[in-house]
Amino acid sequence: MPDTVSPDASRLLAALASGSRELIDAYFWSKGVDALLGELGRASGVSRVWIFQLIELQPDAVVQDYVFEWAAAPRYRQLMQKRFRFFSMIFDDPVYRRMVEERQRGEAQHFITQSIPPGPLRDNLASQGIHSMVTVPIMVEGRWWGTLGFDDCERALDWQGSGMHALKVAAELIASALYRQRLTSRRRQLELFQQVTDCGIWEIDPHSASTWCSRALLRSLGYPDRYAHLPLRRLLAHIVAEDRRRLWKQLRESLSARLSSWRLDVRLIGADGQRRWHEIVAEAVYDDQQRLRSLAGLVIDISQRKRGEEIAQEAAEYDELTGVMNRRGLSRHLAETLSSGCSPHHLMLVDIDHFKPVNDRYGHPAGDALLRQLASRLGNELRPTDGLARLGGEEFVVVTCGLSRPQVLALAERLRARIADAPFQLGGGQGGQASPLKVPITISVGIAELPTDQELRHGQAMAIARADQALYAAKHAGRNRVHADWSQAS
Ligand SMILES: Nc1nc2c(ncn2[C@@H]2O[C@H](COP(=O)(O)OP(=O)(O)OP(=O)(O)O)[C@@H](O)[C@H]2O)c(=O)[nH]1
Repeated sequence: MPDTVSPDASRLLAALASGSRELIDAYFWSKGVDALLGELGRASGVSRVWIFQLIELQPDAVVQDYVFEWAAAPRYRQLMQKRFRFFSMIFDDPVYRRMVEERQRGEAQHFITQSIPPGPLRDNLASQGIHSMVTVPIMVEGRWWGTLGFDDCERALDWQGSGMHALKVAAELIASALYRQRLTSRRRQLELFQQVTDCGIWEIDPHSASTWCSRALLRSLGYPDRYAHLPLRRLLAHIVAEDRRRLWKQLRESLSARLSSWRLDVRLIGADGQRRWHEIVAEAVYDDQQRLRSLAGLVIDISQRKRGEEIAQEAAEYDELTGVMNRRGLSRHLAETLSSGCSPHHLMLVDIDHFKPVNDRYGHPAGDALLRQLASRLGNELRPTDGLARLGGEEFVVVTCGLSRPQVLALAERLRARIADAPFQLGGGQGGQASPLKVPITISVGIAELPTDQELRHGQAMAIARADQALYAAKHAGRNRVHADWSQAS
C-alpha cells in the first residue's frame, strides 16, 4: 500500500481563489467549472478531478452521468468512456448505499481503496486503479445535484483538515454558479415567454398589500422597467372602474370558497391611455389555517381575441345588407332593454309598400340599395336606446322603450311621413353618369305593446304577431299608414 500523504492546503487555497474568479466571471458556468477543476487538480497533484451529475435516485440504484473532468495525464481520462454515460450503480454493497445516503445529506467522504471492506465498491475502484478518493456533494437549493470527486491513482491522499475544507468551498462555489445560471436562464425564459405571449406576471402579498410586477407588465402600464414598488391601489387603478367592481366580487367569492385558481376578463388602461381587454389568471395559496398566503398570476392581453369575438358577434347579430340588427340581435336587444327597468316597450313592424314592383322594374341591386337607405333613414329618426332590426325581406322592426301609446303613434307617424315625403335616390348622378333614379316609396306600420310579465321569447312572438295583425290592417286600409293593436297587452 502506498504511503499516505496530505495535499498542500496553501496551494489548494490559492487554486481555489484563482479558480473561483474564473467561475464567477465565466458567462457559461461550465467553462468556469473546467478552469476551477484544472486549478484544483494541479494544486492537489491528484490524477483526476471529476463531477458526476445525479440523474435519478431509484429505490435500489442511483443513475449518474459523468459531466466534467480534468486529468493529469491522458491515461487517466475517463469522461469519454461509454461505461460512464448515464451509468447506474446498484445498492448491492452496503458501503455504497451508506455513501449515497451521506451524499444526500451533503456529507463529504474520503477513503483509501485498500481500507474499504471487500465488496463491489472496492472492486470497482481497484479496477480503475484508484488508490484514494475524496468526494463532496454539490447541493443546489438544498438538494443533492451531483458530486465533485478527486481520484489519485498514484498515492493514498489523506484529505482531512484544511484540504477537505477547500474542497467543500469548491463544491459550494460550483453549486452557486449552477444556481446563478438557473436563475439567469429562468429569467430569460420568463422574458421570452412574456414577449411571445403578450403577458405580464404579478404577485400580491396579502399582508402588506405590496405587489411585484414583471418588467413587461410595468412597461405596458407606463412605469419604468425596474419600478421598485407599485402599491396595490395604483395597480388596481389601471382597471376600468366597472371591471374593478367585478374583480373585487370575484376575489371575495373565490376567497370565501378557498378557490386555488380563477380567471377574469377585465379592461386595463395602458400607458397610452387605451383600454385593452386582458385576462387575469390568478393562483391563490392558503396556509394551514386556510388564510390567504399569496396571490399571484398572469395578465394576458386578449384584445385581439375579444376583437375577434366582437366581429363574430356582429356577424351573428347584424344584417349584412343594411347593418342593422337581425333577428338574433333583436332578441339580445330585447333581453337587455327589458331588464334595464325602462318601460313600457313597444314594437313596430315596418314594411315597404309595393316593394316587388321596385325590384321588378329597377332590378334587385337597386332594391338592395333602397333597403339600405331605408334602414339609414329610419335609424336617423330614432334615439340611441331604440332598437332597429331587419327581420328579413322588406320588413323592419323598431323597438322603443319609455314612450306612451300617443308618443309611439306619433313616432310611427313621423317615420311614415319621412319616408313618404322624399323619394329615394338610387344609383347614377356621379362623374357624368346618368342622373339618379328617384323612387318614391311608402311604408306601412303595425304597432303592439311588448308584455313585460312573460317569458321573453314567448312575449316577443306574441308582440310580433299582434304588430303583424296591425300591419295587415294598415295594408288593407290602403297602405302608407300606421295601425296599432292594443288588444291583449298586459
Ligand atoms: N332587393 C331585395 N329585395 C328583396 C329582399 N328580400 C325580399 N325582397 C323582395 O321584396 C319583395 C316583397 O314583395 P311582397 O311581399 O309581394 O310585398 P310588396 O310588393 O312590398 O307588397 P306589399 O307589402 O303588400 O305592399 C319581393 O319582390 C322580394 O323579392 C332583398 O334582400 N333585397
